[in-house]
Amino acid sequence: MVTVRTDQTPRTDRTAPGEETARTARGEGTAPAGGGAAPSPPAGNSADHAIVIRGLTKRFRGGQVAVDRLDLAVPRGSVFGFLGPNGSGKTTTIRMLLGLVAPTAGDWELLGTPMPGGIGAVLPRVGALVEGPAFYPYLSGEANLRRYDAADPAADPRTAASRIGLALERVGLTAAARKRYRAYSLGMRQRLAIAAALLGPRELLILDEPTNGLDPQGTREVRSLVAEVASGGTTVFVSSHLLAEIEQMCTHVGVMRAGRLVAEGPVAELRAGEEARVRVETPDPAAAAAVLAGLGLTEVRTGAAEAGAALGALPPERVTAALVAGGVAVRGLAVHRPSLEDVFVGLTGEGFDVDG
Ligand SMILES: Nc1ncnc2c1ncn2[C@@H]1O[C@H](COP(=O)(O)OP(=O)(O)OP(=O)(O)O)[C@@H](O)[C@H]1O
Repeated sequence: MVTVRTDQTPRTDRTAPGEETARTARGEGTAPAGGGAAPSPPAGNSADHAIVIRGLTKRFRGGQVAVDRLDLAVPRGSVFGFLGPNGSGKTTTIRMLLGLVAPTAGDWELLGTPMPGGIGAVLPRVGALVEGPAFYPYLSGEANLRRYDAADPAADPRTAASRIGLALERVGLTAAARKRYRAYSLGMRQRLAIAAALLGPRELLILDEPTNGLDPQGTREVRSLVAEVASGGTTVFVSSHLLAEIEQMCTHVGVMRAGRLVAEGPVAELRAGEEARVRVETPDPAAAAAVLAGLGLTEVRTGAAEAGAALGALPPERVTAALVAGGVAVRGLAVHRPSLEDVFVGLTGEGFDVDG
């Protein structure tokens, strides 16, 4: 279910997940731009969702509204990309979820437990990376984890050594375990922070901008780590202001803008909504367009020296063969598959990575 939100009005109606109507910018359920009846947000339920947020709001002293009536449901087992430009309210939301900052209004559940009352019981099952834990520069990565684990009242000291060893192995730091933290690269530091979040078996992992400051190799490593953690059944909630960096690892995404959720849905559905297009460079656009239409392709368009169409499920090689068979001179043929960023621009009518 893809939801696009365009209103700025409070919502009180809520629908169970099974009752929701798919709403996209192109679909029949689209909320009119400029405000009007908006789609109701997913309420979510504890059994199916690792995180359920209702009306969460944070107004800082001085009047700044960082998060504005946020409704969100994160399915269990998903890798949920919590996306939005700098300053759109992601970190504030995560800090509220973890009880690090008190909301002005709203309520939320983690792993089926109402917060903040249940925070003591739930936090041991939740691993979190928020603004990186403070590690001692003169201690090794391993020694830092020992200190970190010892400070956790829920952690069993008898199993500390094996849990630390496992966490270091999971993030690929076994070989560098005895190296001092200050000699770690940024990527290694980020991995150690994730290891700290993985010191116990976690049902939910919350990562705030885990790829921040990482080079492409470090980003790839975080991505594979997230995939590995998720493959064990852990729900991962990961924030980023760079859609392109995390879209490959997410099963679901939600996009924040200025404290509001503007679009959300399963990645597969979002992608399914935007079709790949085939573009033929040719001196005879009309003939090429006729061949494309003859193949049953839709949205056929012509330009000065090109013709294009929505590709649908047709393999591109069928297009090539039909053009050749039709005697069309082809100078070039390209298939454009939209990125998730293209999809969001299509859904929200706005660019993605803008200042909040
Ligand atoms: N303690 C605070 N006091 C006042 N305003 C704050 C405070 N913390 C955050 N804000 C403001 O709230 C808004 C949302 O900030 P937040 O850090 O949640 O955004 P973000 O989406 O996580 O951004 P980034 O990607 O840069 O981390 C911003 O305008 C920010 O300046």
